Amino acid sequence: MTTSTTRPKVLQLGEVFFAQKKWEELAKTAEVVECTSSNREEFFKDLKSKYSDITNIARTFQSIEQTGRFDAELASHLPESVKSISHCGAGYDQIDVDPFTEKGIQISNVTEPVEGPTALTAVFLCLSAMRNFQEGHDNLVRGEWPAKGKAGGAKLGHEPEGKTVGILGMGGIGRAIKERLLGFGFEKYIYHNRSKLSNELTAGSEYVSYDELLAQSDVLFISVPLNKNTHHLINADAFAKMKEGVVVINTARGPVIDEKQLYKELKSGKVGAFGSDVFEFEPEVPAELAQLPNVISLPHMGTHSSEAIRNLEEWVVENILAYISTAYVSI
Ligand SMILES: O=CC(=O)O
Repeated sequence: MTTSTTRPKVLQLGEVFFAQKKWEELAKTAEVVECTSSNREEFFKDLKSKYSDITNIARTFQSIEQTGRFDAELASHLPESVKSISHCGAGYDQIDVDPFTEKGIQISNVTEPVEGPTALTAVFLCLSAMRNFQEGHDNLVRGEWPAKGKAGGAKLGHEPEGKTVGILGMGGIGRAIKERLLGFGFEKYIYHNRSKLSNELTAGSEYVSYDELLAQSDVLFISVPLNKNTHHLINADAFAKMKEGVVVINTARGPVIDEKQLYKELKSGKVGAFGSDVFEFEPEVPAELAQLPNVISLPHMGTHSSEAIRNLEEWVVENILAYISTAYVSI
């Protein structure tokens, strides 16, 4: 990395809700410029004029509405001065990393602050899906209790007793899910990952092959990043290998599951219940899927809490400060 003596200029892409203090701290060492471009075309134009000397970019998940995806086309419009991009989220699915790293631009994401809140969401979805709480709630709201009988007519649920939890993707979020489930009384925890992790990281859970994970899980948590290898990873072939009545929970990304196929599996009962925070074409969610009684769905709320957003936003600034402190000799 080459060092520089010029004052860094950080482009703030997307709204900051809670981390104003942290941004003020950054403003002591860098010039901060708020991005006002309202669409991709304007953004590309502004990169040649207003933002032609920016050195770092901080972007939020929502800012995709202003700029579109961070892809090769966008990379080709960035001024040579850009050295790092800090993304306010865990998933890299809005960013094609290679075109940026090929230009020597460092990309960073948010890891730890996302893990607990996302895992909490997964646990909520799991408990609700196993016990049909959503169906009971909906029937109550529709005034069908007691007319439809006990529990408003909701189907009998299942307890963790004797059940195997399977975690596909044992990164920070996968591990946080396992840790938060430990007190609920499941029988066994298994996981599949690109490689087996140390026991220190995964204590209490057993590494199994992908096929074994599908075959043995009573509740399957999807916790892999979306990329070309994981797009539609959970397809007809994968469902065929699962247990009858498996509960599937997705807090990763919608397109990891073939949603059309999932609908068929839910209708047939092969998938007993589905809990999801993410959808293949979100924010479009097929009504026929969301309205199934054995589906509990959320509109991508994994980190939708003030504490989580504050921690994510602060982490983004930390990433910029870390870059600046190593790349600049005097600021
Ligand atoms: O979905 C949320 C994230 O990627 O952080």
